[in-house]
Amino acid sequence: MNQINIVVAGASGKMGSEALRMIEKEEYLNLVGCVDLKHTGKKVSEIEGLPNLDALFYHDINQCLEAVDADVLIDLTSPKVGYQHTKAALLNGVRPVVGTTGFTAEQLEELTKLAKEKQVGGIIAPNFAMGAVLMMQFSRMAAKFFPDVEIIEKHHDQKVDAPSGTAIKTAELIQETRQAKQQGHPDEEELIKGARGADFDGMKIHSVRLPGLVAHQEVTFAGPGENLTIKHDSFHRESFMSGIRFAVEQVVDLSELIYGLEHLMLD
Ligand SMILES: NC(=O)C1=CN([C@@H]2O[C@H](COP(=O)(O)OP(=O)(O)OC[C@H]3O[C@@H](n4cnc5c(N)ncnc54)[C@H](OP(=O)(O)O)[C@@H]3O)[C@@H](O)[C@H]2O)C=CC1
Ligand SMILES: O=C(O)C1=N[C@H](C(=O)O)C[C@H](O)C1
Repeated sequence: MNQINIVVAGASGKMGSEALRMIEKEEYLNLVGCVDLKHTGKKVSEIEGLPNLDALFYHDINQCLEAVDADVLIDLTSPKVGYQHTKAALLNGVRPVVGTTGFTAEQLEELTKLAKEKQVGGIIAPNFAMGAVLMMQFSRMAAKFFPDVEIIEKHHDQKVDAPSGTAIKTAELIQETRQAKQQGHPDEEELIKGARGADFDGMKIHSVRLPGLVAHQEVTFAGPGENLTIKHDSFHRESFMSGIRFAVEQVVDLSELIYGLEHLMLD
């Protein structure tokens, strides 16, 4: 495998620091820079809890991409920042691998168009855990037979976006096979606003936020006299790393932007 030069944005965050540990283990992955607002000018190895790597922290994505020779940007930041970073990467001919969630449909469309114009490959995946990708695909299959479905996602209480990117992607995949249906009683009335959850094409999404959780989702289908529940749990952020590594390996050969790891795992 050829060397791949990587920049990580959000490198001292919960996911970013896990990504650095993954990069450290692979000889063919070479960390050339990090972006965050707190550690400008410091080496990764100088920051407590981060691996023993020499790459420097930069304050701004454009400064960083000018200073280093990067092939791939891994972005694990926040919705607004991640969108700007992905755009900057594409404009600089650097391939984005984006785990950051909370992008709008318009932003995804714009980034896809930009990648096409620039002929730069990229991957935006709301969930890099292999099991979660399969859970979404199994839900897509089940929805063909069970149009009654509710999605319950549960995350740690530091998460800023709701519903989760995974829940939105699951609903989009279900929509591809489910016969459109407004679920529940037609006269249903919420006595407390939000009691029935968020509505996506007539199905409901419920978001739970509690300390101690990592990332968990149940997709529960029902028909007369039966119930099918498809469930995935990430107990540790290491669960996302094999998917990120796989995406980094694949993205160097792409010339378009892909939304969802299933396109590389299963197509
Ligand atoms: N696709 C997937 O498989 C997964 C995706 N995620 C997503 O990844 C993202 C990050 O999650 P998580 O690690 O838990 O969040 P954290 O809050 O732990 O980390 C986010 C990091 O981004 C940094 N950051 C904020 N603003 C900037 C900026 N302007 N430039 C550079 N860095 C910045 C933060 O720094 P500071 O602390 O200084 O603000 C922080 O270090 C979220 O969108 C989450 O939904 C999470 C898990 C799996
Ligand atoms: O913020 C998180 O933690 C996670 N975010 C992603 C999402 O919004 O779906 C992926 C995973 O669920 C963890």
